[in-house]
Amino acid sequence: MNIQIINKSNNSLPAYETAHAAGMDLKASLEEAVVLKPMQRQLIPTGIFIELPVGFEAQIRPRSGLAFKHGIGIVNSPGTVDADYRGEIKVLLINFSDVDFAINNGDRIAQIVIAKHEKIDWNEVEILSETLRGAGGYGHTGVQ
Ligand SMILES: O=c1ccn([C@H]2C[C@H](O)[C@@H](COP(=O)(O)OP(=O)(O)OP(=O)(O)O)O2)c(=O)[nH]1
Ligand SMILES: [Mg+2]
Repeated sequence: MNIQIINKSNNSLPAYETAHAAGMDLKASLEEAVVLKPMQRQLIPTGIFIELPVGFEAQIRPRSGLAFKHGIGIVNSPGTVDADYRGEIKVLLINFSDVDFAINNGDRIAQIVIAKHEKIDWNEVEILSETLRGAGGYGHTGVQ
């Protein structure tokens, strides 16, 4: 499928890095480098604007390499881009490490996954159907 996109950055469009990747890496669109101090968070612009078809969302997810090697995460992970959003896609990065982390224009800071979602209507009732699990959760089957 095709999705309309505006690119106001001077970076190339997000692209799949391998043949069957789910996500495309998003690049930082910055005039000057940003330095995140330990536990500091900042909205990082990407310079891209998209027009999702109704029934689709875009998820903004962390990159595992940045997380593993540098402790970089996304505060609202996974971020949700709604089909009716027309603003710039931004990434709310946080530095979970104990050293400064620099972000430069063009750095691949996150990945975007386009996904279908359902739109539902609630059917409000008094009782839900019985199951073996019932209300058990939060490790009630054991943790390991
Ligand atoms: O990582 C993100 C998350 C959201 N957005 C944009 C697209 C999304 O459609 C909009 C609103 O996001 P969300 O619904 O998560 O935030 P909210 O706090 O509920 O704001 P709003 O009241 O505007 O919906 O912000 C991003 O660019 N990046
Ligand atoms: Mg919202």
